[in-house]
Amino acid sequence: MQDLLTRFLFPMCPHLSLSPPPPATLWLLLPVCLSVGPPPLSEMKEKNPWHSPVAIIITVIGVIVIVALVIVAVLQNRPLAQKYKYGIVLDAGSSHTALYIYEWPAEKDNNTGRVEQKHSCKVIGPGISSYASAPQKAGESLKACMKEAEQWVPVKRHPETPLYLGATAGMRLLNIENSAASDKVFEAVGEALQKSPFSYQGARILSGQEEGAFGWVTVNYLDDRLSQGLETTGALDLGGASTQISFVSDQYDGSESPSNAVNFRLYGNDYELYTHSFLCYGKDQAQRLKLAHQTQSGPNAVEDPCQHPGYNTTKKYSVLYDSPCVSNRKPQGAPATFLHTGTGNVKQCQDVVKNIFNFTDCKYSQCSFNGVYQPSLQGPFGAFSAYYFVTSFLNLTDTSVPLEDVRKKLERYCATSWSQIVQEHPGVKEKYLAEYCFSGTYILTLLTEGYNFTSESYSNINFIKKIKGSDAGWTLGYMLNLTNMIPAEAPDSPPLPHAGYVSIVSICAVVIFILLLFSLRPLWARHCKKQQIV
Ligand SMILES: Nc1ccn([C@@H]2O[C@H](COP(=O)(O)OP(=O)(O)OP(=O)(O)O)[C@@H](O)[C@H]2O)c(=O)n1
Ligand SMILES: [Ca+2]
Repeated sequence: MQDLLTRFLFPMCPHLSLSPPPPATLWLLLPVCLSVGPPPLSEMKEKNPWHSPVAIIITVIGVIVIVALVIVAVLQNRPLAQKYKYGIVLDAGSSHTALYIYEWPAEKDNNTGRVEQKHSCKVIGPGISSYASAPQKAGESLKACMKEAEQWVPVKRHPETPLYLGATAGMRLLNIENSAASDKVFEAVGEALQKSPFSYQGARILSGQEEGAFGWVTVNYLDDRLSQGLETTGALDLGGASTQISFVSDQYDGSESPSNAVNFRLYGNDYELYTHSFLCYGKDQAQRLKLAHQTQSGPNAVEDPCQHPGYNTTKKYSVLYDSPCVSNRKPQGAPATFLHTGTGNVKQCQDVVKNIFNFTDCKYSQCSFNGVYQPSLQGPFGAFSAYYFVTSFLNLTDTSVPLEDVRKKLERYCATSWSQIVQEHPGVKEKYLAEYCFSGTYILTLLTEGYNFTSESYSNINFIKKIKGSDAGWTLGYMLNLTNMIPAEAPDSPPLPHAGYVSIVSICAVVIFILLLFSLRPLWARHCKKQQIV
């Protein structure tokens, strides 16, 4: 365009300069040039073209329009101080409680994949279900993390920040065992949370179905699979007291075993999710199931292939059987304690672990275990919580390693003496250390024999802790659901981003301004001629 101006317009006004001015100046000189035209040589010295009123008016208007457009474009595109909203979820698990703070841009409540985990806080002490005999302490245990949350959420957002507590399998078991005790724990927890400055929305036990389904929502939301309508990822959650499997399978429409179906309409897509939660098959309760089975044969001592050689501990029957998962199996006239020793043999450990599953009864076309229907596995899976803790400790998160090699690695680990294991991992809690051989074996058995992952489909599993900085787990999905943050229909979005819109409007205005000047060209030419004649 500048080239055009220099070639066609500027020669019309040779009186302004001996050589064409630089392009930037050309724009500003244009109206002046056009308004006065080339004066007769005789007048060249007397008449200053800048003094023509038409030239001045057009120049001023032109400059004002361009400056105004630039100011509008700059102001509109200036990075605004972003405002955020917050939500807090307490995950009251069987083994521990964790607090998660989520954050999202205030104006994007209803938009895609923008909620992120800002902070998490691990509550010191056991899960709230362990406070059945001293419920007050359950409330007190949460105080430190609640104080931390007050620091992380800006004070002016405190009253509008929703605070939820969801309890899982530990409280499910306590509720089965002693519902009055479970109510008291909730009362104490509710009292403590009501004192916080946040908008407390209540505490409740999630059903196993909700736990599985919200874990699936979290994983797929964080991966932007829901908003983009991509193939979804299945979710595998292994807790202390229960374990969940959730995935979408073309084979499953909810007609066979409807109790496993959860339907979602998210961002305009329908999902028929298969989900199942196995109560008592979290890794702590599974360990109890296994020990309960082992103590049936000889109640005084258990020689355990799932413990390292040299492991030798006296355990209390009252502790082992203090769970509805095993309480009906307590041997008659059992002594107070039993000796738990290790032999470190994975193959035998696998056989013992298999005893806690029923792989034979199935009234459906196909089952996972314990007579539970499961359609054929489909797509990739994200495996989190204890799946990740255990596999990352054992260096087994790489699922491209053949399953046979994984088993061999675990075999070597389990056969290592207990004293060497303790010596090699001074920073790891002994309670955890003592269980990794069992947990590794349990995870492989659950995945392959339980859920029917094969040597091929094993590589579809991704052991994960976080996705884009947010923990994988049910809490985010739970909050997104309760705050209606995932719309059923895809949100309408403007065809152009804001910056693009402003730029296009500005360019159009400048072009119109130039075209206007061009259209006035004959007028100015005539004006020029007239002046020459005069
Ligand atoms: N570094 C860690 C942390 C936890 N664990 C184990 O992982 C299991 C807990 O997993 P988690 O997902 O925290 O379970 P909860 O949420 O407490 O239990 P649930 O979901 O069944 O209520 C427990 O057996 C715990 O001992 C582990 O082996 N290593
Ligand atoms: Ca959990």
